[in-house]
This record gives sequence, C-alpha cells and structure tokens, in this order.
Amino acid sequence: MNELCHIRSIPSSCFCSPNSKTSQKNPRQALVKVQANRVSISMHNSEMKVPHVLTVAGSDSGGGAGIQADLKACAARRVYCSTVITAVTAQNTVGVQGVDIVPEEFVAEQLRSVLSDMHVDVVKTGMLPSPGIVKVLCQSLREFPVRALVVDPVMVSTSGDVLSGPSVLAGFREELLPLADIVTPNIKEAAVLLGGVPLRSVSDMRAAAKLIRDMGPRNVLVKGGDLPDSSDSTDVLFDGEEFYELRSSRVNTRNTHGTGCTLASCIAAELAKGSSILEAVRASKRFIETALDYSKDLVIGNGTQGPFDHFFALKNISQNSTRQDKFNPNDLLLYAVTDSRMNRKWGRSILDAVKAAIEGGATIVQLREKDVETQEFLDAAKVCLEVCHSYGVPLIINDRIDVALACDADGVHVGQSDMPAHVARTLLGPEKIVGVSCKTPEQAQQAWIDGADYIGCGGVYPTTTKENNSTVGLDGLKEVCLASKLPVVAIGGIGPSNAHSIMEIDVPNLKGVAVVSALFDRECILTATRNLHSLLSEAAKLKK
Ligand SMILES: Cc1ncc(COP(=O)(O)OP(=O)(O)O)c(N)n1
Ligand SMILES: Cc1ncsc1CCOP(=O)(O)O
Ligand SMILES: [Mg+2]
Repeated sequence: MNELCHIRSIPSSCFCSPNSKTSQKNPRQALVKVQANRVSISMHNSEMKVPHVLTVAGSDSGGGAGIQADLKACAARRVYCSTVITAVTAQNTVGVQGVDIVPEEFVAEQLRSVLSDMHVDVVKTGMLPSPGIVKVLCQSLREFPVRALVVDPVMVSTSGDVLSGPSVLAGFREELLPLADIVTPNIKEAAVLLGGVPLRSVSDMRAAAKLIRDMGPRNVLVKGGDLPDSSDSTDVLFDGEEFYELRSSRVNTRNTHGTGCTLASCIAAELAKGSSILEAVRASKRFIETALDYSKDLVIGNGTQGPFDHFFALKNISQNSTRQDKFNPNDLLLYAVTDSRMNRKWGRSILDAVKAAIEGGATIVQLREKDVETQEFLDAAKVCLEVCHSYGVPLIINDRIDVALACDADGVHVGQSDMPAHVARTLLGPEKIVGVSCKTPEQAQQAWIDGADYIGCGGVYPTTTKENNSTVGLDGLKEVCLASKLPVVAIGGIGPSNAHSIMEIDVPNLKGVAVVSALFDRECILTATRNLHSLLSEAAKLKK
C-alpha cells in the first residue's frame, strides 16, 4: 500500500487526512484543520484555497523545459508552483552544453524549506540526476506526505543528451515508483526502466505499462509521441484494471521542447485542483495539443527543437487587443449541438447524449434545449459542464445567457434575433466564448465588431431541425468566411455524406461543422460522432 494518500480515496473537502504527518509538523496547517476542517487556508479573515504543486526538477537555461516549463505550465493552469532545483543545466535549442548537479544535502534543504512551511498538494518530479537526490526526495515524501506524486522519469533531453544516468534506476524502481500515483515515461524511458527492450507499437506500450505498474506506481502513462510512422500521437494509460488509449493529433512543428515536463506538470496541476487521474491526463494532453498548435510557427533559437508558448490563452492580449482569447478555433472541427426533441425520441438524457458525443470525438458541445424548463436546463448544464471539462471540451449554451452565467459555462451561441452579441459579450466578460449566427457578409463584419469569437454560418443545406430556415449554400458560406477574420463553423443539413464538400472550401477560417441530427438523431451517437470525426480529421489535415 502506497504511503501517499490516493487522490481518489480522499474526499475533495478534506486536504489533510486526520493522520497526516503534515498536519502535525506544520502548525499553520494544523490550525487551519482545527478551525476550518476543510480545503482552505485562513488568511486575514478571508479564506482562499490555493492548489499547490511542488516541482523537483532541473533548471533549463533556455527556458523551454525543466523548472521553467513547470512554472509556466502551473501558472497557465492557475495553480501555485514552488520549486526544488536538482541541477542547473546550460541548455538551448541546440542541446545541453553543461550540467551542474546540486548537492543532495542542498536538495534536502530546499525540500524541507518548502514542505515544512507550505501546504503542497502534489509533488511532481523531473530531472533527478543522482541516486542521493532520489533518496533524499523519498525521505522527504515520507516525512511530509502529500496528496499525490507525479513522476516524470526524465532521463534523456529532447536533443538526446543524458540528464539522469543508469545509476538512478535502482532508486527509481525500488523507492520512488512505489510512492508514485502516476509515472509518465515516453517510449525511450519506458524501455530504459524495463532494461532496454525497445517499444515499437501501441501493443508494446500496453505491455510496458503493465510491467512498469508492477514496480509500484498506481497509474502508468506511456507516451507514444516518439512512435515512428503514426499520424496521431497515442498515449497508453494503465490504472491496474483498464487500459485507455488516448489520442491527439500530431502537430507538425519543431517547437516540442519541454512537452514532457509540461504534460507532467499539467497533470500535477489538475490533480491539485481535484481531478481524477483520467481527467487530469485528458485535460493535459489537450492543453499540450493546443499550445503546440498555437506555437507551431514560433522561432526561438537556432537549434532543431524550440520551446512553445504556454500562455496561448493570452495571445490576443499580447497583441494589444482588448479581447482575451481563451478560445481555440480548432475546437470548431466537430461541433455537437444537442436537441431535446431528438433525445426524447431516442429516450436519452441530455447528459448521456453529450457523453456519447464527446467519447466519439466532438471537439465542442452546445446545449440547444429549446423546450426544457429553466431549472431542468440549468441542472443538465451543470453536469454536462463537468463531463465536458473532464475531457477538456468547451460547453456552449444556446440562446440562454442566464443559464450560461448561472452554470459558468464556457460561452453562449446567439442568433440574429437573440440577445445581441455585443450585449452577450458585456454580460459574460472577455474570457467567455461568444458565437453568433450569420448568413451574410454584413452580419459577419458586425460579429467581429461586437466582440464575437466565432461565426456559425447556415443553414448551408436544407434541414428539418430548424424551421423556416433559409439556406445559404456553399457559396454563401464562402462569402461569410471571406468577410470576416473570425473562425467560422458551418451548420445545417451536414453529415458524413457532405461534410467533405464543406471542408474543401478553400478559406483558412472555415474550421469545421456544427451538427445536430447527424449525431443526435441516430441510434448510436458514439458511432455517428466517431465516423464524422475521423472524416473531418482527414479533411482538416489536407487543408493544412
Ligand atoms: C454553431 C451554431 N451556429 C448557428 C446556430 C443557430 O443559432 P440561432 O440562429 O440562434 O438559431 P437557434 O439555434 O437558436 O435555433 C447554432 N445554434 N449553433
Ligand atoms: C440550429 C441551426 N441553425 C441553422 S441550421 C440549424 C439546424 C442544424 O441541424 P442539423 O444538423 O440537424 O441539420
Ligand atoms: Mg438562437
């Protein structure tokens, strides 16, 4: 049995377990526990919960990986991050020019400074360059238990330079991994942990995950980004019972330096916020995919592997715009729009419909519930939001700004005769997503002025889902796209038989299709969504 508390075995309302040594060692936390007995830190009469990750890793002078990546990842995920530095590397986008290992006594002192004073939820480890450092870390974790331990078994840099030699392997296998809640090797690191047998396929990754789990960690994520000849990046998560194959599209870019550190830090940050392992991994993979996509053309350094931008969400702010762009236009690829009538016809709850669509690959979801009572709509929106967020998928509410505000949804979609888009923007603030329906170039230009994030253009083809809805056809769709800088999603009568003709329109801001009946008026939503998603992914690749 692991000495660390398992993340799922602790109720989210309890930070310090009653037997936690931390609460005895740290008078401030003990005070908090007695006074408040819940997840909070008392400060000047106000209570503020601060999820906290401690990263134990090496410094990268180039700023792309290591401690620097961890700090940026945690900040981007809105989690506090403290740092224990194990080594200082002289490093850039070309490679690692030098490594200076911090003496193990001083690593121990840093650990004590942080853990004896601050309430750390999750420890994440990166470069652990000597057996002595692995040992002092394990001692500290026993002395100051935390809620979860994420081990990124960093051994070789992206440039191929060795960061931790084979001397640390025994400490990893015997002491550190048995304490870990999750370990995140890439295929090379998994091979090293298992004594050198190379991994060449997803089935090798599954076998490796099983063998590594036998070393003691509760979950193993084998990252397949380096597998040759695959168009997707597939990672295998094994929790001792189930295997999950988690896919993301491979972004064609040189800027991948620091992805391993960032992924592990994001997982740690999500665990610190209370997510389950599966939710944390899913959200983190999605974060990396989006960050790489936004950063694919960045030029930092002259080497072969550049860093990427963790703060893509602030992109528009840094470009002097007043609008904060937390929205990724690529999310519009497969926009699933629910319909209460169809759910009723097939005897499904809104939640079941949404779950199936997300499982099938929907990249954004809209609740379009025209004839449900407000209370029912709000309750459904709340549970759907949880599910959507556990998959990193945004949830948009159709028409009802009040419902969007009440459940803190990611945004709203309004039509030309609904609440005007500029009013929706004012009510929701800069961080939420506002989508607006447009049929004409004039409406498309106004959508930009009003502060919308995207345009829904249609009906492109005739539909029975929306009554009295005139169609714009492929030409009308193209005109709307050309009239605006905003990303556009096509809607109306779209399904597997005609989605390709939409995606073939040669305009860069046409990002995907929004679909109701081709997903929700089907016997199996999962299969329908999966089929359409694979078709759209292929079409999007051709567009790039
Ligand atoms: C993505 C997307 N595009 C367009 C619409 C249509 O919205 P609207 O014109 O307000 O019509 P209703 O959906 O409210 O009937 C949409 N919902 N989503
Ligand atoms: C909401 C909406 N707005 C324009 S067409 C449409 C309905 C799209 O539904 P379907 O995908 O079933 O044709
Ligand atoms: Mg509407």
